Amino acid sequence: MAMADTPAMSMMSTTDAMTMQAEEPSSMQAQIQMSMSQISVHEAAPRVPSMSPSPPPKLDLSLYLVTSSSLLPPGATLESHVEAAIKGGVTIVQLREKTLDTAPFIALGKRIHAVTQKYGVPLLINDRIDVAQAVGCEGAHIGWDDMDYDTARSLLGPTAIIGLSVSNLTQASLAASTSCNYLGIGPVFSTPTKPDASAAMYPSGVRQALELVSSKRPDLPSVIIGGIDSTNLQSVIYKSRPVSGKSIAGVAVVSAIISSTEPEIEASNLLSLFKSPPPWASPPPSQTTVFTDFYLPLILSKVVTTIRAIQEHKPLVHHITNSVVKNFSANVTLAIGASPIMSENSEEVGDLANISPHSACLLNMGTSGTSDRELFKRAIRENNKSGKAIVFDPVGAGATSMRRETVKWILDEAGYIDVIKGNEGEIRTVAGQGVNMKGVDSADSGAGGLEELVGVVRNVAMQERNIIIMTGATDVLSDGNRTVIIRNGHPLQSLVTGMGCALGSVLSAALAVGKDDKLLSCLAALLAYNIAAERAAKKEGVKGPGGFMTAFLDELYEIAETSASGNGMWTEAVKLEFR
Ligand SMILES: Cc1ncc(COP(=O)(O)OP(=O)(O)O)c(N)n1
Ligand SMILES: Cc1ncsc1CCOP(=O)(O)O
Repeated sequence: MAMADTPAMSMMSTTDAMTMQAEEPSSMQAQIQMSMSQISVHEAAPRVPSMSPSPPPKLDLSLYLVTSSSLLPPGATLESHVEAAIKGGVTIVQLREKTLDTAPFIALGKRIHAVTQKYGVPLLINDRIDVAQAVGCEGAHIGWDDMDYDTARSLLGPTAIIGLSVSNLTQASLAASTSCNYLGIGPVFSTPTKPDASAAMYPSGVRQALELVSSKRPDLPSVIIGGIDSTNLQSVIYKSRPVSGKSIAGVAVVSAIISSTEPEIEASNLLSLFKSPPPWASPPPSQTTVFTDFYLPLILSKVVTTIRAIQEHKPLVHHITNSVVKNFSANVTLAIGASPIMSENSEEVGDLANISPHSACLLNMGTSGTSDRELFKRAIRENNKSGKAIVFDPVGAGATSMRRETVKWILDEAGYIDVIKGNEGEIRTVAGQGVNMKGVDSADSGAGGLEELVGVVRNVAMQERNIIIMTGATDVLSDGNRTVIIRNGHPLQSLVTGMGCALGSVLSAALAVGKDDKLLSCLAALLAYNIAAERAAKKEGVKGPGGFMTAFLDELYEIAETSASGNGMWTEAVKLEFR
């Protein structure tokens, strides 16, 4: 390829040379690279052809197009498609043509290289080092069935861009011990584009791989690949971000751009999704409340403000819930001052997610089967897109394998969930602890003690980057950083069917009006709900579950009404601990 070694370069070790390339290039390296390739800086979109050689670019992996001519729409040529995609914002291209023989592969490579060079975008060749050399392009991407990295590096030279595939933690560890320029981690999801791919890694697997790579080679950038499109890109990036360490440097796609009839628009949309924070992301921590005893008065005043905001905005709570609890959930939603709608019609989930600036969606797995997955997915994606909160109640999550698989599928594949609420068994199932529950009633054994439960809740919240609520005699609420233990509530709550499910309605209402601090909104909902229960149980004439149920609705209503008039006396009953 065009990147032949120079005497000066060949005196360096490959690792030294690659380290130089990853950092600020020296003038010597700049000269070498400029003479070897016509790549120029390619930061701004829309792209225009570069007129003169510029300094060598920093590797920009933001939007990585991998080709597959067989997926082009009828009438499209790969050259025009690649050019349109680059104009839309593609920052690096890989020619991946699995069925082409050597001569046509090289010929196509040269034509595509002429296009990419015009825009200063690097072109890599998939698998075939010989083709990369013949084309004279900027590098190659190799997998574990291809030529080994050291041989590829020695053939392509120290300045070539070489990427390695990573499909599991062993490969992540091995790849991070080379001096390769980037990793392609995937498949994130299974995809028809690569039927022979390894098992899907999902965002959780990507996160583990990133953590491992960061610990071994913090400078090594990674892209994700496999089943990524505009509907899942932001949730994958958000959920795969390691708790510590670097997040991904870019996304690689084949079909999302190659199969599109509008590659420029598609690329531009994908790049802007990659660069923007997702609509559900919380604002910077400075705007959130510090959760300590010292701040309790401030926290409680914000709690009252949240309940008041429900009265003010009357948010819509779209319930996809089980038939046993619909009526009670609707009454609870009305009592807190919000507006319930019960709909399992997948045709209208988009409209419902956009009907009002104040809305949220409650997904309750109570009586659903695998046939409801598409409805759940659509609801999650539509609400994700419009930045509306999703509360997920994995009812009976550990009871059957169907329920366990549905929970796993929702977390792995469906999109971003803002809040997961469940009892101990349900949250342990979400945590992957494989709990077997007989039915849907609370496990609440607290076998490992409260501190162990706190640890489970905090860890799941940290991994999922969301809010986890474990309900029981004591409730635990955490966003991974701030954790609250709530000791309010009454044992009669467990004797009324739907009492647990309808908490999801109040959580949704609070999240619909309080998006800037979701943990605080959840705390407001939990306190209003549990204090209403305590007050109802003390009401004269309440002898058991029947009287309790109606008294509870009245008390919830009264808490909402008094909060609306600015009276927060009801919060004097709080029993909270911060961790
Ligand atoms: C950016 C990127 N990441 C991963 C791959 C997969 O490469 P490989 O494992 O060699 O599989 P094939 O592409 O050869 O089917 C990739 N091509 N690009
Ligand atoms: C090449 C490759 N490597 C892992 S998945 C994959 C194909 C990705 O294709 P798509 O973006 O169409 O899912």
